[in-house]
Amino acid sequence: MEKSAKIYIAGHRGMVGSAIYRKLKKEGYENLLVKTSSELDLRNQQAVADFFDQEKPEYVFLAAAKVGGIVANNTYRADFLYENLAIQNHVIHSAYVSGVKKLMFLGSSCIYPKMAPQPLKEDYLLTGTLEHTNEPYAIAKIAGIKMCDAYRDQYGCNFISVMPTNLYGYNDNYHPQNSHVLPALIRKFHEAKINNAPRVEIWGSGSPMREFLFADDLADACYYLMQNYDEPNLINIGTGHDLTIKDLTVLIKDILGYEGELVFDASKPDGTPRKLMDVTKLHNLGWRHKVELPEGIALAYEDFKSKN
Ligand SMILES: NC(=O)c1ccc[n+]([C@@H]2O[C@H](COP(=O)([O-])OP(=O)(O)OC[C@H]3O[C@@H](n4cnc5c(N)ncnc54)[C@H](OP(=O)(O)O)[C@@H]3O)[C@@H](O)[C@H]2O)c1
Ligand SMILES: C[C@@H]1O[C@H](OP(=O)(O)OP(=O)(O)OC[C@H]2O[C@@H](n3cnc4c(=O)[nH]c(N)nc43)[C@H](O)[C@@H]2O)[C@@H](O)[C@H](O)[C@@H]1O
Repeated sequence: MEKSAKIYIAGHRGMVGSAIYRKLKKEGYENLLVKTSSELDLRNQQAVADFFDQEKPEYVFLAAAKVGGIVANNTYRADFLYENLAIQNHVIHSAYVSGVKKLMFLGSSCIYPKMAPQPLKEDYLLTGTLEHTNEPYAIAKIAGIKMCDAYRDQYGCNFISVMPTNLYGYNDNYHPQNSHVLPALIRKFHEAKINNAPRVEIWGSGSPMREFLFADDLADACYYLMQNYDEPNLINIGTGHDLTIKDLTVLIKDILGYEGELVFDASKPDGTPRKLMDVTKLHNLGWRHKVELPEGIALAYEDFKSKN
C-alpha cells in the first residue's frame, strides 16, 4: 500500500475501524476516506455503488458491521443476518466493479463450528453445526468469506478475509445488554464500585473459555496482513491464549478494585464452550500480539472512565 494510496475504512468510528484509522495515520497515510453510517448507509446498494464510482478507493478495510455480544446476537437475529449480508454484499461487489486493488473483510471466530476441536484451525470452517446464539451473524460472515474467494476465483480480485478472536479496547461498546463480556464487566464492576453494590451479576455459568485481543493489536495485524497476505481462504488473528469467563471476571474485578461478591445467572446463555484460535499461520507470517490482557484491560478502563 503506497503512502499516497486512497484507502476507505468502512466503520471508522467503531472500535476496530477507529484502531485501523489510528494505525494508518501513524504509518503516514493521509488519503483516508471515511463516512459515518448517516452519511453513507452501507445497507443502501445504490448509495454504495455511487460512492465507489465517485471516490474510486484503491484499498478497502471492511470493518463496518452490525456487532454485539451474545444476547444482542440472539435477540436481533434477523437484523444481524440481514444488515451484515447487505453491508458486505454492497461493499464487496462495488469494490470489484470500481477496480479496488485490495480489500480486507473482517469476520469473527464464531464462524467455526460450536464443537470444533481446539485450537481452531482455519480449515475447520464448514465442518459442523454453528452455535445457535450467533448463527445468523456467523452465516453472514461465512457468506462474506466465500464472497471474497468467489470474486478472487471468477474476477481475479485480491480480496482477503481475516478472522479476529474476541476483541476489546478503545471505543468499545459498553451497553449493559448489547455489549460483549469484557466491556460489560468493566461497566458492571465500575458501577458496583461507585455505588457500593454488594454483588455483581455474571451471565451464564462462568465456565466458557474465551480469547481476547486488544483492538490496537488487531489493527496492527490488519495493516501487516494488508501488506503481506494475498491468499484465498481465511486467516485467524488472536493471541493463542484463553481463559474462563470466571477467571476473566476475577481479573477485571481485581484491576478495578471491586471487593463485593459474584453471582452467576444461569438464565443467561453460555454460548460456545470454547473458541481458541490456532494462530500458527499468522505467527509463521511473522506477526504476534503485543498487549497482554491485564495491560489491555487497564487501558480500556481508562478509556471507559474518560467517557463516562
Ligand atoms: N468486537 C469484537 O469483539 C469483534 C470480534 C471479532 C470480529 N469483529 C469484527 O470487527 C468488525 C468491527 O467490529 P467493531 O467491534 O469495531 O464494531 P463497532 O464498534 O460496533 O463498529 C461498527 C461500525 O460499523 C458501522 N456501521 C454499522 N452499520 C452500518 C451501516 N448500515 N452503514 C455504515 N456503517 C455501518 C458503524 O458506523 P457509525 O459509527 O458511523 O454508525 C460502526 O462504526 C466487524 O466486522 C466485526 O465482525 C469484532
Ligand atoms: C466476538 C463475538 O462474540 C460473541 O459471542 P460470545 O463470545 O459468546 O459473546 P460475549 O457476549 O462476549 O459473551 C461471552 C461469554 O461471557 C458471558 N458473560 C458473562 N457476563 C456477561 C455480561 O455481562 N455480558 C456479556 N455480553 N456476556 C457475559 C456470556 O454468557 C458468554 O458465556 C458473538 O455473539 C458474536 O457473534 C461475536 O463472534
